[in-house]
Amino acid sequence: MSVAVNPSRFVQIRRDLHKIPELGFQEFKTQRYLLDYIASLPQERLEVRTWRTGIIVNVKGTAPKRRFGYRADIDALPITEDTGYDFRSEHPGFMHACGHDLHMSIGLGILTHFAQQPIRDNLTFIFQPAEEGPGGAKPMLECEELRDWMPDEIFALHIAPEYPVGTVATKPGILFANTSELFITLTGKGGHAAFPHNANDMVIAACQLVGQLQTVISRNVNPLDSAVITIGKIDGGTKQNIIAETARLEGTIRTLSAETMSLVKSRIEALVAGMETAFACKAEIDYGANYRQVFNEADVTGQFMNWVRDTDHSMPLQLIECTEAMTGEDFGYFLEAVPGFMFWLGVGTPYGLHHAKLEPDERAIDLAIDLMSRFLTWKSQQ
Ligand SMILES: CC(=O)N[C@@H](CCC[C@H](N)C(=O)O)C(=O)O
Repeated sequence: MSVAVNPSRFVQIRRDLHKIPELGFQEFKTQRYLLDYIASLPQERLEVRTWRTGIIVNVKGTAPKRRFGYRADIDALPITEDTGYDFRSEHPGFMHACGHDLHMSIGLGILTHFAQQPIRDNLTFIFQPAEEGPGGAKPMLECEELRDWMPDEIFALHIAPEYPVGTVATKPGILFANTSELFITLTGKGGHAAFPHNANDMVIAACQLVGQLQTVISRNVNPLDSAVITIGKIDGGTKQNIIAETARLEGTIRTLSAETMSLVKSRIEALVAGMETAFACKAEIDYGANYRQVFNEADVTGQFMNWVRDTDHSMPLQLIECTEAMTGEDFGYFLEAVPGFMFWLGVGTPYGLHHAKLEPDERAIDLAIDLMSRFLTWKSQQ
């Protein structure tokens, strides 16, 4: 339950955006809201472009030598919200359950700061669609609209429910995993529940396959390495007394290297081929969207971590050098193209990312706006 009586401007913006969650590349209302807000800012130093449902804003520096980038993702998830908010989702079945509502309001807050306060270097603000899938970062990096505003360094944050407000957690090197979506469709033969010997039951095949897939992690991946296979959704069958002709598993693979990703995929393919033989069924694998790992460039990240540690901040900050996580983020594509970093921003709350009860502590919003506005100002003075 939110306790703020008079929410700050950007907390209110977060709440407005929270009400209108939209899936990747369908963020039409979100884009409209962001564009209307950006149009309300002083326009002297701003230039705005759109790309699909994304937005790119150029802030012209006073004597630019470099260009810094700041990226916020804007899409939501197919989750039915179960918070106590009075500003809960107005789109049934959809929710900002990964913090992108905060990411956007923080991005707008930093942009507002630099629309009002001149900065020497140029800035590019990227409001990127489809982070949760199918991935907006890669096509956006290749788009014409970004070409002449491509930053020399780029930064982003992600909310972290497990850390209290005031925490900044990051590390040089790998921060988030390589990801691949995973869709497996099994086709057998439907029939009457009472005559299983005349049918070929894909519910049984799917259940066995889910168990077998976990042996890839426990038996094929080196125990000193890390990998995840999560099957988040199973569909199969039509009715309780009809044997299922088809079943579909939907999941995701996470690894800390491209080599382990190849190993995991080849083992999945072997198990699925074995399943075809064992159950005399047909199986199709589709890997969907793949994301590059989020790899923080050592020098730029070290500079940020030192700055956070050595600077007097208006609110006490705790810097944590964290370990990598098996989350994925297509911001990894930006970090492959230009040096920069992502960091975790503490929003201390008991429910985690992708949970229907996620209620981030909104005090993190103004804190992050202040933090990144000061960091970008400092960077531009170096
Ligand atoms: C930060 C976060 O939660 N990101 C998502 C990215 C999803 C990538 C892709 N759709 C997949 O499921 O593999 C995550 O689930 O980590």
